[in-house]
Amino acid sequence: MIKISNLKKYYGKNLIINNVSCEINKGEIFAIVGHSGAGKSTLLRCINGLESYQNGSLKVLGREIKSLNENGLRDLRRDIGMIFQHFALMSRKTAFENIAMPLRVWGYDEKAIKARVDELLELVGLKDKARSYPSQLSGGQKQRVAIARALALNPKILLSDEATSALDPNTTKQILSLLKEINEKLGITIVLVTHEMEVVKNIANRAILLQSGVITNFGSIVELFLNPDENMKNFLGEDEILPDTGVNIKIFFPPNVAMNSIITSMARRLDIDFNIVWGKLEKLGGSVLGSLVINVKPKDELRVEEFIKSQGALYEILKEKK
Ligand SMILES: Nc1ncnc2c1ncn2[C@@H]1O[C@H](COP(=O)(O)OP(=O)(O)OP(=O)(O)O)[C@@H](O)[C@H]1O
Repeated sequence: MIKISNLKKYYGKNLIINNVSCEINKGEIFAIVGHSGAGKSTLLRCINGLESYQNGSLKVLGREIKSLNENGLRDLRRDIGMIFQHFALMSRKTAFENIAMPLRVWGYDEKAIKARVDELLELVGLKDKARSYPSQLSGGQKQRVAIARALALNPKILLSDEATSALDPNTTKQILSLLKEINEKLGITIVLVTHEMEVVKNIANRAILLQSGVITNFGSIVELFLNPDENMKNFLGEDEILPDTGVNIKIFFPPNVAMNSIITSMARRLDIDFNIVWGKLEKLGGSVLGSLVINVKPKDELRVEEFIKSQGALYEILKEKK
């Protein structure tokens, strides 16, 4: 659906996107994460042709963005809807008229416009707000109008640039479940830029971590979060406080492995004492996964490792950061 190979983008002399390659598949929710200034929005704007690039290739629906002329870009953008952090609605137009805008630009007749906008208002749960102006809507409702507008022309791809960053946690959840519903119901591929980890964990299937324009991490959400490498840990700001005696073992529990039964049967079967340092449950891409750090005596380390392996769980020996 989107194929990016060795992409380089400069602003003046500054290299903003540095040799980025990745492929985004049809129907997936793909996240681009990273700190402010990492180049996330720039990459997103390259995908819909709002920005050009100097080297490499960026193909969307089989079309090389750089080689498209005005008409080519116009056609491409029909297939790509976009939503933004601050909604970008027209303040003098009602919700209905905001959603109708792309349809008017493409010359649909009044009857078709009315039918499509009504359908979209229903989809985003705003049937009763058709005549409201943006100033009369809450942040979540404004984003719903923006989502409906982005979907007006039945795009194949929806780009989301920090669409929930201006919303409170509850509203964020509602907008995320709407995006998930749209992805599942309509089969639209969603590419979202965010710095909010909850967003990624909740709805994305795969993600890249961008740091200074370079992809440092790439993979499924479970791979990235369950067993994070140093880059990912730094990004997540996870500083683990660990006991400085004994051996600290972090155990990862994939969805099909029950955390409680492993821990209790380990204590029983190996007849050892150990301490639980910390543990957490995470909802990743719809599954609940757990990680637990235990502290064992050095003499028990090998037996514990053998036991964890035999149970089909993954583990890592943690070292205290100096
Ligand atoms: N039009 C522009 N001209 C020159 N430099 C730019 C332009 N737009 C962005 N940049 C620079 O490119 C870098 C990446 O910006 P970008 O907005 O893509 O980052 P980001 O990861 O999306 O961060 P944020 O979440 O803060 O928007 C930044 O250093 C920024 O200053």
